[in-house]
Amino acid sequence: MIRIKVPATSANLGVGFDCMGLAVSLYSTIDFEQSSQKLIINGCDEQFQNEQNLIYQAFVRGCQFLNQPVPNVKITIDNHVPVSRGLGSSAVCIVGGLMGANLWFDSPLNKEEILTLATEMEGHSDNVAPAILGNLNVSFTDSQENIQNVAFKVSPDLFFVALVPDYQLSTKKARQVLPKSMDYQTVSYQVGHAVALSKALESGNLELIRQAIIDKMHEPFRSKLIPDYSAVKSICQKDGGVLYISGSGSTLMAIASNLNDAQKIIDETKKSFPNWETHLLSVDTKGASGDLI
Ligand SMILES: Nc1ncnc2c1ncn2[C@@H]1O[C@H](COP(=O)(O)OP(=O)(O)OP(=O)(O)O)[C@@H](O)[C@H]1O
Ligand SMILES: N[C@@H](CCO)C(=O)O
Repeated sequence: MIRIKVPATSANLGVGFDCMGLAVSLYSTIDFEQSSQKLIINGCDEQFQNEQNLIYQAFVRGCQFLNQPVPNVKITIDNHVPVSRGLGSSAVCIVGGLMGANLWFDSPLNKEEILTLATEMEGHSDNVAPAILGNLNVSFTDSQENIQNVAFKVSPDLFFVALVPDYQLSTKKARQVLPKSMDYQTVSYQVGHAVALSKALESGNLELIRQAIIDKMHEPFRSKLIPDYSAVKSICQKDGGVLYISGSGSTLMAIASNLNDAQKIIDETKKSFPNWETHLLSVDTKGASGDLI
């Protein structure tokens, strides 16, 4: 049996819209094994137990890319990444399916090739790059249509807290509210902030993160889709943390510079929103892995 383990990812980090993403220590595993039937899927909502399942679609894409017949397969998902909450559940599916197909046929593809295929499927690389490679990643498509990726190590002095609402927000819906263009002044603002943010995350300078993470490209529009955004931001700021919308939401990610503040943010959020999931996370430094078991 093949087992693929993929980390959750937090894309954008405020000012890095569609190009910056962080792998975090929350994982789903996906098992692939021979089956007598064309397709069996366990471990996900009934609505996803069919050939449209994103893991299976990525598995098929991987087989096709390798010019191999699609085998009969049983897929068993042990999912810990909440769906449509801004923690890269679709990237988990895509990376999991592609890596499953790769390992099924003895791993002819390296991680860079898997990243190219995964980006084609996801449409942007900010979740799939850290899901595959771990750490903080900044990536773009170059003039040859190749993905250029730069990895940054994030300071171990930072604590990440995922505050996961009890409501979904699909990426599709969250992209629909974005404006179609930006003026030069705003672009310049974003570029400066994004470059400064990557350095601040690397050095662990929370006060620089606090300034650099303030986004003008998507958060002002998407915060209106998350009814509790302002309340959670107040909690986080009171407890010394910094808050951003993880991916396209609805998860709000807090960054704290010590465990005490991180724990206070969790406790206060739980008090106001008892039905929310909260996760104290560290940075995943390895990315997705595959094993034959
Ligand atoms: N365990 C799963 N099984 C099957 N399909 C899944 C699973 N998890 C996610 N998906 C697919 O991914 C879609 C969610 O993707 P979407 O981009 O909206 O959210 P996300 O990836 O969780 O968030 P973000 O991209 O903002 O980090 C679901 O509608 C479904 O098609
Ligand atoms: N960069 C993407 C992440 C979600 O897939 C967005 O914000 O729409």
